[in-house]
Amino acid sequence: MLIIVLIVSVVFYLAFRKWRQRQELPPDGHGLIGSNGEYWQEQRRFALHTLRNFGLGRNFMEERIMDEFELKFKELDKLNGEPIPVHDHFDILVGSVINRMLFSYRFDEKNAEEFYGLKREVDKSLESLSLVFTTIPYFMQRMIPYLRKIYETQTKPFWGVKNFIARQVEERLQEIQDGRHPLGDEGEDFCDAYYLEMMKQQKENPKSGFNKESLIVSILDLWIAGQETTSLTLCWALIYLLNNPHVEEKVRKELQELTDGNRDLSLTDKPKTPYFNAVIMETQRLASILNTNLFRQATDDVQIGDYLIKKGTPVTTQLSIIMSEEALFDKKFDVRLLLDLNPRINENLPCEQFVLMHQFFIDVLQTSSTKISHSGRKTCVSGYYSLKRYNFQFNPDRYLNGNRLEQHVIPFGIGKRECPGKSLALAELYLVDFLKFHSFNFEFR
Ligand code: HEM
Repeated sequence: MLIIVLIVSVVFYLAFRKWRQRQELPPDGHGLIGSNGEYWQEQRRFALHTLRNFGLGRNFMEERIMDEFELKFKELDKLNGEPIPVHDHFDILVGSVINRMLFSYRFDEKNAEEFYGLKREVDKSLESLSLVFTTIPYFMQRMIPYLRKIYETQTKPFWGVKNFIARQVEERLQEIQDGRHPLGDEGEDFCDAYYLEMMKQQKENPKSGFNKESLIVSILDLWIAGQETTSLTLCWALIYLLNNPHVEEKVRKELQELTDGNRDLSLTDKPKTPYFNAVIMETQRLASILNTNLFRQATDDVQIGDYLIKKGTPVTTQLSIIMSEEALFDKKFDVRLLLDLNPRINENLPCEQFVLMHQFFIDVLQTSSTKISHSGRKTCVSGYYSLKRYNFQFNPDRYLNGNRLEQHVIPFGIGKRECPGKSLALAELYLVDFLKFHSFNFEFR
């Protein structure tokens, strides 16, 4: 089965209606990430509405983010400059923010170990992701014994997290039923809101996809998708700023002038912090956390140049290539470098462009993607190494010339399946990055 890696962003912009179908993922096409069709539409619409309602729409997300930072980073003061694994702090901070929105509770000293245990499970699961998992239809993976074995190994850690979520949902439903958890009109969190919608739909539309399994998988999707991505981007921001002291200096100056050093930043300050916004954008561009986007499927035959992409073909965009186009950004990713680095590359693939992309794709999957995307501290080391190796320039000023370059920075994807957690993630990046520099001086050890 041919994997097409789309490289021309224009094509993607023009045709994204045809790519909104996701390559189906376990568990059984439920939830938000691996579902399709009307089911996906109703689940996504509900999730977006509820994220707004319990999140940024009501401003208390801002308070919660600040609050979590205070709680998670305050003990650092006591360390007197001792080195710390900063990634762990970002992990639990981001984990608590999302968990409060989903289940109204945070991770603290009492349950931190449980959180890190789950986090390790997720890391294991994501690190073992491979092309087999993302491109071969899910039903085939379960039917063919060889593939089933790979499938089972890859998904095993993932079921542990699903069980954790399912336990919490069961407990909550029990509490609602025996009156220990009163719901009111809207409930307190995503789980409550989903339960209320489920009850409503079961009366009005018994065939709707709002049921307990969908509740569990939707929460699972938000829990998993909302954590490592954000926490890792925070880590990257730190790495880039530590490597670019002149940028750090400019950020501090901009923020100091705005707040006079005696108040916190608020999301409403965004229009007044153009340089800081540009730093976050440049961080996301270069960190390129999901450097190959989640797989979709062509919903129709599509002609791109000389190539006919048949309906049903798994398709992905190489987001990192789009975000480093030579015509727009100063440093082109040099594929020949990879040719030198990776002797296993097959040079006899069907067309020149595809060969180049395929080479890049293989390299990314084999050397950096899994490590860069998913696994804690080793991530930063490998990411830092790639950064040096490819010599990309961290240059936030590039966005300040009125050239609308930001339109080409698409770390959250675009189109119908664009990341629904974008606003929450951007709020976390803005506020936590500010607090980091407002409260501490960091250095590499
Ligand atoms: C820096 C942080 C983040 C990045 C870079 C990121 C990136 C992405 C990307 C590239 C996609 C695929 C979009 C596409 O197919 O075009 C995606 C999907 C998704 N993201 Fe995020 N994300 C982040 C944070 C979050 C957060 C905080 C949440 C939850 C609150 C979240 C929930 C999801 C979900 C549920 C999907 C699947 C949407 C669907 O298929 O309809 N993400 N994300």
